[in-house]
Amino acid sequence: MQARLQCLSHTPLKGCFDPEAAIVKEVAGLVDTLRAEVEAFGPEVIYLFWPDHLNGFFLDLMPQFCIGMAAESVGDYQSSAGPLNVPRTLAEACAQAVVDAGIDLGFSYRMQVDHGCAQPLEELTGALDRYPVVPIFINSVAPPVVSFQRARLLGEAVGRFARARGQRALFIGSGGLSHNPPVPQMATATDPEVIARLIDNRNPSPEARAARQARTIAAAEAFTAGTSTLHPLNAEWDRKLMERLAARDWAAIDAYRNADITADAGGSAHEAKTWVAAVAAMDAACAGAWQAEERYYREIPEWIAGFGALSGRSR
Ligand SMILES: O=C(O)/C=C/c1cccc(O)c1O
Ligand SMILES: [Fe+2]
Repeated sequence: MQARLQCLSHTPLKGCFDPEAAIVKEVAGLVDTLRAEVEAFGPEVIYLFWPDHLNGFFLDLMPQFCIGMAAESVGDYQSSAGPLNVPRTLAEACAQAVVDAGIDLGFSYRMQVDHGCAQPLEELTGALDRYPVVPIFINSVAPPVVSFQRARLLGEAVGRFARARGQRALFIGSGGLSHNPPVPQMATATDPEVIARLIDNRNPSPEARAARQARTIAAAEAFTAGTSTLHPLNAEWDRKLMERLAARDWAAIDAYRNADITADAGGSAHEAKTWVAAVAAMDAACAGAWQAEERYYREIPEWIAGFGALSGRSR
């Protein structure tokens, strides 16, 4: 099976509040290289594990996992709006295989995706619709959330399906490592307007979207200045997780507890479940015959991100 893996941190703050020019250039160079590698590989299909940020999935009905049979990008921050190229029959067959494997998966024929899905697609392929993509959402911001172990099992089911299909496949995991951007939580929200937005804030006005983005930029400015109460980044946690993923140390990965993830690496570090699922999918698709490579890591407070990249190629 020919397969590639690309796990990559995302951040909507790119271009909105940037670190020094040398770091912007370094990350842009990395992304250019990764995009060239995807182009050279020419995937027949992409399986993209992504976390939403209360832009497409809300608390009126929050699945833990959801596969898109059709999807469009909402165009938050600097990501483009528009349809993804979802191969419906393939996505339906994938959903069937995953459910048959014992993973109770939601599905949507009108999935809305935000920067968590759109940014890696645009950065790694040049457009939202360059390649057929099966978008697979993992709830990472609205507790209760699943465990690393469940994310692994989801990924394995997708990887086994991809192997049976035999198409050249790229598995993408899109998410932060340690980070804690200002995402409101039902458990602590008291303002009725915030609670209402948590429950359903589909298709907000341009003004409402701009106000949210301004709040995130202000939070990044304070975080960088050291005047914020947001959870700090945790390079040690990030590097250890990358090392364990590269080694496919599933016993160690399965042992992570959700409360520790939040305490050690911040509320949005649960996005790393997209990496766990993508690595597990790659492992199953290649029946273990692949090589992992850690490509990048840096703490970037301006982007509120422990920013990393982990690649893999089949042997
Ligand atoms: O959805 C938002 O408003 C902010 C999301 C965000 C901010 C910083 C880092 C990330 O990985 C994010 O997804
Ligand atoms: Fe995110």
